[in-house]
Amino acid sequence: MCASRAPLRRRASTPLPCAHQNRQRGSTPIRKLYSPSKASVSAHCSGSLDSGASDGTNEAHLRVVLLGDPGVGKTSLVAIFQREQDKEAAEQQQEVFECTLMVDGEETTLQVMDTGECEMKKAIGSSDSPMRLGNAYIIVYSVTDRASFESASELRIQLRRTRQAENIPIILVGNKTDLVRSREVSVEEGRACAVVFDCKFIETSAVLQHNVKELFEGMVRQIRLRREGADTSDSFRLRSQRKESLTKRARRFLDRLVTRNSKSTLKVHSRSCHDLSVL
Ligand SMILES: Nc1nc2c(ncn2[C@@H]2O[C@H](COP(=O)(O)OP(=O)(O)OP(=O)(O)O)[C@@H](O)[C@H]2O)c(=O)[nH]1
Repeated sequence: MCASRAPLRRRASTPLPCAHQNRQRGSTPIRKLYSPSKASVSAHCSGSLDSGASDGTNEAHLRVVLLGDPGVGKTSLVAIFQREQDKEAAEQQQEVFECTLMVDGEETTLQVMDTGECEMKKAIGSSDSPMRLGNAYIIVYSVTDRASFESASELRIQLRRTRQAENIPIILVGNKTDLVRSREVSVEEGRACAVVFDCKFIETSAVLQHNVKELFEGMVRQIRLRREGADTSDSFRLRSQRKESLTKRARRFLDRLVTRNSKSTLKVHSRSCHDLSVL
């Protein structure tokens, strides 16, 4: 059952006009960005949004940010999920919505942010950049659009750079799997990319509502696994130590994608990147 309490800002798939974005510059970043005129919403959100914690482990509300090229289906994925949770919120197509999920017998409240083009253009260094707002990330590409797959890889690299010291849950999502004949990115490539970029992976179809529930439930599990300290083990230390080399490997992977020499990328062994219930 969803705990969506109030609309923060209305949004269709059309990005917000940049004029709106400009109005936000220099203001209190997050609250202004998402709820410029709703005091009640600000009051409700202030506890979570203004919290200094960035690893998502101690907050009542966890910010999950959706990133990806325009048109890959971010809004559609959120809308499906919203519809299951809260019809009213779905109809309003809020850009940020809050819901409480019951996963494995425990409730977790997520604040899901769907970023548009204007938000994505914000300087990575600025405090209201989507790269800095999330406690967890869903990076979406369309399996019918190779360029969006390459963008997703770039976004993963940018996230690594921006949030280096943090162990943030990230799920790479290949959407639009229903468009079988138009597929440009294979499931193996998506999986290999997730292994190289050290994140989880799932393919979805917003149209068929395939794997959307699994995606959001998986995100809750990924957050919990970190919260429970499961990743303070040797595995995370080792992963952190090889961060530098991973970035280099990621860059090489991306270069191979650009040159379309994708066969070599598939040699990467698929670990458990498709299992969203383990680290
Ligand atoms: N066939 C198919 N179409 C989809 C799917 N997901 C989204 N679409 C369509 O793709 C188009 C773009 O979807 P959006 O959800 O607006 O994409 P977005 O990533 O939010 O785009 P921006 O708002 O521009 O950032 C719409 O026409 C959707 O109906 C899917 O799984 N399958």
